[in-house]
Amino acid sequence: MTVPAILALEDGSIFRGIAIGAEGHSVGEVVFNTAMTGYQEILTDPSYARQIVTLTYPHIGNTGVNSEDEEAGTIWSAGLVIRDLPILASSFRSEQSLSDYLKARNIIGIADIDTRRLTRILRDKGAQGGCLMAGDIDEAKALVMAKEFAGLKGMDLAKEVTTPKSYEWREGSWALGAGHKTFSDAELPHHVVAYDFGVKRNILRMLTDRGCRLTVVPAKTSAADVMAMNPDGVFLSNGPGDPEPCDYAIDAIKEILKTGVPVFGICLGHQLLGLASGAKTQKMKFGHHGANHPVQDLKTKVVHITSQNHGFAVDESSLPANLVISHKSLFDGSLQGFERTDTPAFGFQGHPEASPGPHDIAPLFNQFMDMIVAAKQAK
Ligand SMILES: NC(=O)CC[C@H](N)C(=O)O
Repeated sequence: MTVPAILALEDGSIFRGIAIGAEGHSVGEVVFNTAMTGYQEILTDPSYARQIVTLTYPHIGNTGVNSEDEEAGTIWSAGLVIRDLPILASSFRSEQSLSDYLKARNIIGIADIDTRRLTRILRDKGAQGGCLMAGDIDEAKALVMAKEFAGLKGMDLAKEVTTPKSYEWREGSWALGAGHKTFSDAELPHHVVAYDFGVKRNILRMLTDRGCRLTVVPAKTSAADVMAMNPDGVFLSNGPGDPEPCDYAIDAIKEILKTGVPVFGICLGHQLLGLASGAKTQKMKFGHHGANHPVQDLKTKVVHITSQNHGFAVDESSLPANLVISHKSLFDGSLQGFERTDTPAFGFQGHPEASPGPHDIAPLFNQFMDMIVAAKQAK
């Protein structure tokens, strides 16, 4: 028996479909993601907190879900919107169907709606407040809740998704037949402190693969506490919400930059590095969410196909003299990366760890390692 579900938008639209997850309701900013694969990594990416994700690829759930592909310990997305859920999930790695996974995690999902029409609304009008409702449906109430959603501007969510306490990380990338490799400290020559603003596990794994012994710290850890750990480098993670209200992080990053220790920021971390350097950030119309975004390295002119997930961006017109642009989006010309000229620090707006997505821009992690090695040699 199918259970009815709806998605109501702040513009008054109502999409009627069937529930594929839990019953109840959920409110958030509705965004669209154009990745063809990686729905499980997308659902568990903490950067999607308070966002209802619409996947434009029409068949979602084909390969089921498994415990190795989660980017965090829980589903952070506020809900899932898809065109069609296949009757059968088929993969040698599948442990559960997508539908059972959503139900078990109490996440609402809707299928059988026209995701092309929905995406055109989001593209034309911008990301919308939305309400997903499944089971007992009250359309008028759903519309009111969609309209009442305050939006992500001004919302500090990093402090809500961050780890409550510090932990050590030694796990590397996954390989067929071997799973995730665990490294010994002897194999990891560099100590990097990683700020968790909503970190994806694959970022930590790619740092570990390159020789980093990681201490992951809560978002509100002070610069003094981080520097007391004597790090060889400091990493600033991705994360949800607006970077601007995260004053505790911006203040800490300012202090860390003064020490000259190498700093690398991804997505929210990149935006926070920009703010700490004196730049400004702004909300985008519908953001970048997908796994096929062309980004150009301005130095080499090479175009990389990248994974993206952001709704805010560093405002190019606000860059101080000590920030130079390193990368730009070829979709809309927006700023995708910068480097500090006065201290070894750089940021990238997209997701070089992919997961899901292409690996073109993974060498950015090597750039961070080169900075760390150079800084150690200079000591
Ligand atoms: N993936 C991220 O880190 C997202 C950063 C920020 N929350 C944004 O939407 O722009």
